[in-house]
Amino acid sequence: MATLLRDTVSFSKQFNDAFPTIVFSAALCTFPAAISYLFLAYYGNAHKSEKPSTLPVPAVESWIPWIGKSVQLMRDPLTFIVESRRKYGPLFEMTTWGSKLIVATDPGMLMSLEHQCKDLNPSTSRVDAFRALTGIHNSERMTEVMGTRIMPVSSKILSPSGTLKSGLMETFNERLMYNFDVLTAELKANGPKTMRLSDFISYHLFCASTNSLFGPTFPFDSYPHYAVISSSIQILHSPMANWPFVARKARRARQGMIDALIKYTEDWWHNGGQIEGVSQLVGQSLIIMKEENLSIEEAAGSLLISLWGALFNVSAMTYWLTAQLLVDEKIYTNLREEAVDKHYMEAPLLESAALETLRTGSVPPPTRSVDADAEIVVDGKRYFFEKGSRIISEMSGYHYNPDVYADPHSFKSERFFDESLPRPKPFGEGHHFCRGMHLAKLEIKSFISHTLKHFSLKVVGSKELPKLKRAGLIPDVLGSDNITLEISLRD
Ligand code: HEM
Repeated sequence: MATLLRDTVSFSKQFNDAFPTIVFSAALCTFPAAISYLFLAYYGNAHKSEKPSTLPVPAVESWIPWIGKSVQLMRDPLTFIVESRRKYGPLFEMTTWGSKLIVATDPGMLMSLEHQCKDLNPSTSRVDAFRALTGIHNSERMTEVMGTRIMPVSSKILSPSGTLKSGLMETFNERLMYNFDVLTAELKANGPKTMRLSDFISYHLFCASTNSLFGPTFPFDSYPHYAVISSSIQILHSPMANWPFVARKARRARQGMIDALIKYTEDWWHNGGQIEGVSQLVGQSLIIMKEENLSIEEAAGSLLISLWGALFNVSAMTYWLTAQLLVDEKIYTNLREEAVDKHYMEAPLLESAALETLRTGSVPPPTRSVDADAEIVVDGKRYFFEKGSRIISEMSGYHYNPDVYADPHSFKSERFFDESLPRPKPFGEGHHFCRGMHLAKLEIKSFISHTLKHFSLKVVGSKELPKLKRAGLIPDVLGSDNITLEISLRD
């Protein structure tokens, strides 16, 4: 049916184009043909004004079939998106590995597409991502339960007022302080310590986030598994995930993490009662999973997905902000001074620097698949979206648009002192916008503020910002780390 519709649309367009020639020949032959010309000309025009013909989405030119510009997109999405947007406009299409990818680069576009078309589906890419992360092959059921039952609960708990009431930040900070006390004792005993910046950030954020979500009975010693998954996510997301020698370590770590989460849940799952200190978010999610008859493995997998969702982007953004302040003495000094006398929720420079981080940092773009041929209006033009295409909403074209943000490639910690400047949009939009955005911003700011209050940080060796690696379109910020940090106690 959909193909028939498309063929009909394309035939009617060809017919309209060729129409004058056809009718001119007929009119030469007979008078009735002239009558038919008048009739058809009227009908053709009336038809045209009733239903404007669709435009194809502007396509990125490439002379390599099947691969198209995939390599450029994967290697350096920022340059590719910014340049393509300049050349083709805010909506363009390209071929990647044989399939069509439509890139929407302006805020509001994904939301408008979703409002107009019910056949844009987030599930296909999620099912794949859930499978990669958990190793559970049949991840459709987990995806459905999370989307239909757990999401409404999360939306409520993670709303701005819900976040403040939830106690999530208190338990996050509690564990962060505990970890920093342990580190302080270690530095007092042994002097300064060197480590990779990503290890410092990832470990302490892991402990603080898991404590806030799962409570103190969470097996914090599972961190090494999380660290391996985090640094090999590109393998788990690729066909290499099934290659025994390449993926063995990553798959073991993934199973280790699932086993740890099963152990954490087991007693409650089989015997009921209470999990000590568990957040309302995780507590209610577990009750729903049980009601929906998920297995304990699926429940553990779903918890891992939630943890990943809550931690991955926060760690990446926190890394990016810390890296910026480590390579720029002025930002470091100013934020450090502010951290002493201002609470992280009321620190204007930290707020602005965090927004600048959200503008310049990379996030995996929201992805939708087009489940049926559709005609969708964008900026007053009606476009044809072919079934089977994928759409990504990639905000870097907007975040690096010099008409919106002057000198967009420079990291300016004070940029957002200008309140008239549009706020960055890394949290998605439409039906599936990020529910954790308020919590995320608080966590990033708390981490930076407490770190600067307690410790002195110094880069050992090169002060160059890392070149970002990617797993497909997923930025591997921590895996790209090239900064060695020397940490000591703040005088
Ligand atoms: C800087 C940190 C974060 C960034 C940049 C970020 C970004 C995003 C984006 C772009 C989406 C939309 C995905 C889509 O449309 O397919 C999303 C969805 C979501 N995020 Fe975040 N996120 C962050 C932190 C968090 C945190 C801390 C939590 C929870 C504790 C969270 C919970 C969620 C949830 C539940 C969704 C799914 C909404 C749905 O499917 O309806 N996020 N996030």
